[in-house]
Amino acid sequence: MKTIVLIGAGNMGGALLQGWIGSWQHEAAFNVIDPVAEASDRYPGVAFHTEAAALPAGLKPDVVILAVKPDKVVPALKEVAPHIGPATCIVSVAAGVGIDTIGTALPAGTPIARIMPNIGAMAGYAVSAGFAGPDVPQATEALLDDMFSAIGPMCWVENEDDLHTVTAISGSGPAYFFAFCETLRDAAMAHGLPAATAETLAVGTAITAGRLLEGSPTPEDLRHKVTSPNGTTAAGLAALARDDRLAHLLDRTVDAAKARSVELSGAPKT
Ligand SMILES: NC(=O)C1=CN([C@@H]2O[C@H](COP(=O)(O)OP(=O)(O)OC[C@H]3O[C@@H](n4cnc5c(N)ncnc54)[C@H](OP(=O)(O)O)[C@@H]3O)[C@@H](O)[C@H]2O)C=CC1
Ligand SMILES: O=C(O)[C@@H]1CCC=N1
Repeated sequence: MKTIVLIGAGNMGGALLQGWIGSWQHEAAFNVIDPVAEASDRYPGVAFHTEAAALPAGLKPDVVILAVKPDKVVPALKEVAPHIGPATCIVSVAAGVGIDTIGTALPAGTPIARIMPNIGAMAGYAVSAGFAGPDVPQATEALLDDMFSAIGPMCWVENEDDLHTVTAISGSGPAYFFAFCETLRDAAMAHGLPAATAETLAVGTAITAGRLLEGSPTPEDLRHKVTSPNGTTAAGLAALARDDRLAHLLDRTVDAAKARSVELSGAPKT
């Protein structure tokens, strides 16, 4: 049985906890620290604390997951410092903040990893990518892989800097799809459908696409199944792609999110 401390149970930390309950919880005992933490029937067996000082005396967890805002990562680590043993692995899911920065709050040699999950953990399906620092033993990396694989696809990147791209794609990505869905709904209304119908059709179509993607070979194959030669979809897609506007838009979107991640890391802009 592994001991896990989760610091921050807001949108992302709460989603991870929800994801792990039921899929991985039998492997671990969870302690959660959050200023507004409340024990909940939804999380049987999870111990909630409003501050790190309330953790059980002598607790040296296997893993500490940091799910606080980027500017709170170092302060939160200082609060939990008495509970960090030499084998405790620190895992940050915060955007931008690098292993070097996290290490400033820890004794030299502390294992540190960064993993970028996404909000899909709320529904038990988050895609994640991680980078393990040089002090993370293989067995610990395997443990983290197991934890995050329990709630969706998990991959590792070779270079820490690639986490800026990961964040811009899959960390922030759900919000792009939600924005697309909102815009499709608004377009339906602009074309005369009542608001409730527009919402049902736009949201329902997003779910259609997600469900098919889950079982499908590739997005291209699915697109071809919808697109009759010279039909309505072909006309719509041609407008979407004219002058490569969709590709340019997404390229700019990813650039902007990456640039913000770099800013959050405190690294000089390139
Ligand atoms: N939201 C998302 O989809 C994703 C977020 N992330 C990353 O996850 C991190 C958290 O984001 P998100 O969940 O959206 O933010 P939230 O503000 O929803 O959650 C952060 C939580 O941490 C609490 N907190 C603040 N300080 C401490 C502390 N010292 N000890 C314990 N808990 C504390 C906050 O309480 P209070 O509000 O009272 O300060 C809040 O409940 C960020 O670094 C973000 O980059 C990564 C991937 C996706
Ligand atoms: O918007 C953010 O900064 C965080 C990181 C990825 C998703 N949410």
